[in-house]
Amino acid sequence: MSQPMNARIQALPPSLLQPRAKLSAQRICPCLRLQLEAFAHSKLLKTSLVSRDSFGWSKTQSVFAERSVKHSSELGALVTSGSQEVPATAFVDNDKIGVLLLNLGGPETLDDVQPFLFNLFADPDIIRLPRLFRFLQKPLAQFISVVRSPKSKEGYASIGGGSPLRRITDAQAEELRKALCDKNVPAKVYVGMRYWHPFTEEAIEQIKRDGITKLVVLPLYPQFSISTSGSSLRLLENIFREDEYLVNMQHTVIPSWYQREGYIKAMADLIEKELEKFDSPQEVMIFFSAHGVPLAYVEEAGDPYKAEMEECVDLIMEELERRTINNAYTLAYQSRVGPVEWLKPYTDETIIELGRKGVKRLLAVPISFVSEHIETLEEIDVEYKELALKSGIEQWGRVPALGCEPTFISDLADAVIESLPYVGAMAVSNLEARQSLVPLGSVEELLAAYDSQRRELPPPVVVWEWGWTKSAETWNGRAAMLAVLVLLVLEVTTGEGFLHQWGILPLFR
Ligand SMILES: C=CC1=C(C)c2cc3[nH]c(cc4nc(cc5[nH]c(cc1n2)c(C)c5CCC(=O)O)C(CCC(=O)O)=C4C)c(C)c3C=C
Ligand SMILES: [Fe+2]
Repeated sequence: MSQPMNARIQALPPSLLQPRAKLSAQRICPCLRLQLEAFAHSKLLKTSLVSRDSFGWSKTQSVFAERSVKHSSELGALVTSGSQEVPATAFVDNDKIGVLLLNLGGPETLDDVQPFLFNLFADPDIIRLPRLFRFLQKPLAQFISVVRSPKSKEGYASIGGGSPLRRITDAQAEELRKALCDKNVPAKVYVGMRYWHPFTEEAIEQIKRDGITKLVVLPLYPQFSISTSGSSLRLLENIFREDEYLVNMQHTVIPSWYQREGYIKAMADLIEKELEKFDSPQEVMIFFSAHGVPLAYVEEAGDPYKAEMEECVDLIMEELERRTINNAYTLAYQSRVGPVEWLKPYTDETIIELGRKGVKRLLAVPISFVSEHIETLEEIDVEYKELALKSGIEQWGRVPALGCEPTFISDLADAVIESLPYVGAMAVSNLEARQSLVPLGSVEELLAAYDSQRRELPPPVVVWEWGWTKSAETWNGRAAMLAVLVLLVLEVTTGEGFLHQWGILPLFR
């Protein structure tokens, strides 16, 4: 797959290689009424477009490249977004632009915790059951959510009784709307959560009511994972497929954006600022802590998450080195759930190991999510800090999540603007501007690219283990096992219950 960059560029249609005239954003009128040439022809690009084939993200790009690619024959005009030149070909009359921010969602009150967990575990991208057992998805989700909710409630109670995610995501949406407006791209920005309000379905209803004609879908996860952006996009795909309005609405997706210069710089800014608070900043170990995923996602399903995470850390460190900050650093994975193997090294084990090796100053950098949430406010700030201090770390710091940090929001706005010419077209990326490469494609194409075979994965959460095992949920698990047995006995003796509802038990009569 891997070829020299020049060979790859030469394989592109000549129109994409021509020098382009620059048109400043000011010359694009606010309502985007640019009469530019419409998409002219389709071509099949059979080439690998990126140089880093070893990364899963690159794999996604390569798949895009092999698909039907529409592009303008004459890209005569460009808009400026940040330092990038963006072809403005797709800006046409009377378009109403929408940006849909996809996020996880979180319980707003303690009463929301169990139903929120139910929605999470009912997601087939979180617990992927073998085909034969799919009918058990919801009963299983109900069961796990009930068993887990006391522990989760404790966590949410300790951060004020609910997740701050909705408030922060709404604020990010508003700041993004303003940033787009300042860059002469008026757009409506919507928030669609996967597991809690405002649900993606609610956002889509509003998008329809508002008569949006062009939609940019932007998951708020810098790195792509099957379990996060992938799950949200799969849901979106299902919604689109069943809706006449949406089937005809042009859209594009920005599946991941960890490699964008603005994001990397914003992260480096936060780290630099936090380092200055230490006694001897140059002696601080920079400790990137990413949310984990079960190992099988990466090794069996081809999730690009780990590769993207490692590349993201490298890019941030390169940026810091350019600022003559040459601290030691490491990456570990946190928040594993259940006893299956997750991405390693684990954050808790790494902290203990670093303490043992004599590291005295640690700066934790949450890297997989751009808002404060339970895993920064409780797990990092309380649990890991305590563990670090117990393990011999003397000075502890934590970089805040990006939230509404202006450089970051401005960069997200640039990503949206750069994607606009590709709305409605299967798109290759902005090849000439490697640094701002945004992989783009339709929802269906994207999902086909990363997960076409939809392999079965072992569930990240083992529901129960027979016998008396040691795990955080042991006692809850024992109670639940007992409950299941009681339910089975009741079902058999009374002839009523979910197994009868599903038509399973009468078979054994
Ligand atoms: C990039 C970020 C995330 C990945 C990857 C991810 C995978 C993943 N998560 C679970 C299980 C749970 N996640 C929970 C909360 C939660 N998860 C993320 C992000 C990622 N998850 C966030 C930001 C949050 C917090 C939201 C908030 O309310 O603040 C929870 C609930 C909390 C708890 O009980 O610990 C669970 C459970 C799995 C199984 C998984 C990969 C398969
Ligand atoms: Fe999670």
